[in-house]
Amino acid sequence: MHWHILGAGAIGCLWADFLTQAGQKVSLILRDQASLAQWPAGGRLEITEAEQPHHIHCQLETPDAEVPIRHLLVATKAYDTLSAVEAIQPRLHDDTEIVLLQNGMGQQEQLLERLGNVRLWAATTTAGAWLETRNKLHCVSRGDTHIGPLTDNTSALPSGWDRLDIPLHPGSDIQTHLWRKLAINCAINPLTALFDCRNGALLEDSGRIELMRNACREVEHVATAAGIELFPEPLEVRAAAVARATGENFSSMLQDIRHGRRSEIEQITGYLCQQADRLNIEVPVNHSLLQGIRALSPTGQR
Ligand SMILES: NC(=O)C1=CN([C@@H]2O[C@H](COP(=O)(O)OP(=O)(O)OC[C@H]3O[C@@H](n4cnc5c(N)ncnc54)[C@H](OP(=O)(O)O)[C@@H]3O)[C@@H](O)[C@H]2O)C=CC1
Ligand SMILES: CC(C)(CO)C(=O)C(=O)O
Repeated sequence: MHWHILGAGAIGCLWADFLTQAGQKVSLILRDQASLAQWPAGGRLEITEAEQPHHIHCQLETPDAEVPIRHLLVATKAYDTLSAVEAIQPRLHDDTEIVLLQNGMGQQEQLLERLGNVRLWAATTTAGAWLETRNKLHCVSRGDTHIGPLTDNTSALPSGWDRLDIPLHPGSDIQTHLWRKLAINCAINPLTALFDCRNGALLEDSGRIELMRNACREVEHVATAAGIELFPEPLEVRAAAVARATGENFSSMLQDIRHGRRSEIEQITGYLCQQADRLNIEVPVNHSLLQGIRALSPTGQR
């Protein structure tokens, strides 16, 4: 199988490694010639995991290459999904397999609307990875990855994914897993970005705990109305456990805000607020968090 990966960031490179180790051929689709020039010739990707370095080689290409795409993994940030896929759309076929592996929600439905009847999966992961340079990847954790089909007549797993050496959980309830990740991100990410604190510091102050609790209750209310069962325990309990377990981390949203980058707030809290509006549910705390992060975000980037 030949997998094309759109979005050669931390997660795209991590999956390039997983797929290569599973015997798949991998091509990374880079944004443009300028991005291509930043990679060493031969597409060498260096990976360090548990202090053990190894390397792989990927084919490198830009969106305008002419090779047809039969298996596509999209690992851009959620907000880049539509524009990135549009740029390679002429290379897709009716039977192309497409996997979206991202945080946030909304982009999955938007892509379905745009592409119509395709073979589409969504996946969500608790893996952790970061790039030291364009082609130097650190895998912090393989985490757990849930994947499920978004379209009819789509098998449980995309081709070749049964050979991935990672904790991979196929299932027909991917919407629940996307909501669970969304709920945890709603509970932790905007608060850490607004208070400019590590995840664990959310639990060190009664005011922050109260805000997190109120945000969680709103999220639960919306999820329940949308027919989603989040966790067996209340979201505030699960979110506190995640904040504790990742206590030393700076959330992805805080890192984006600190570096002046666009964050995924619109696909996280923004999506939650849209669903609340649709279901006529008031979510004042989450609306405030959304406005707060918008105010901190680079202007014009929504
Ligand atoms: N990193 C992690 O540990 C985890 C990340 N996630 C989620 O995974 C997703 C990806 O995250 P991550 O890998 O960290 O993000 P990165 O920002 O590291 O990677 C995104 C990549 O997409 C590329 N890209 C954007 N638009 C295009 C385009 N039009 N054509 C080609 N490439 C494009 C970017 O290129 P350029 O650099 O040129 O902008 C960048 O290389 C996010 O939704 C994130 O929330 C989930 C769990 C853990
Ligand atoms: C769970 C959490 C909050 C861990 O940092 C995360 O997913 C993120 O930072 O985006």
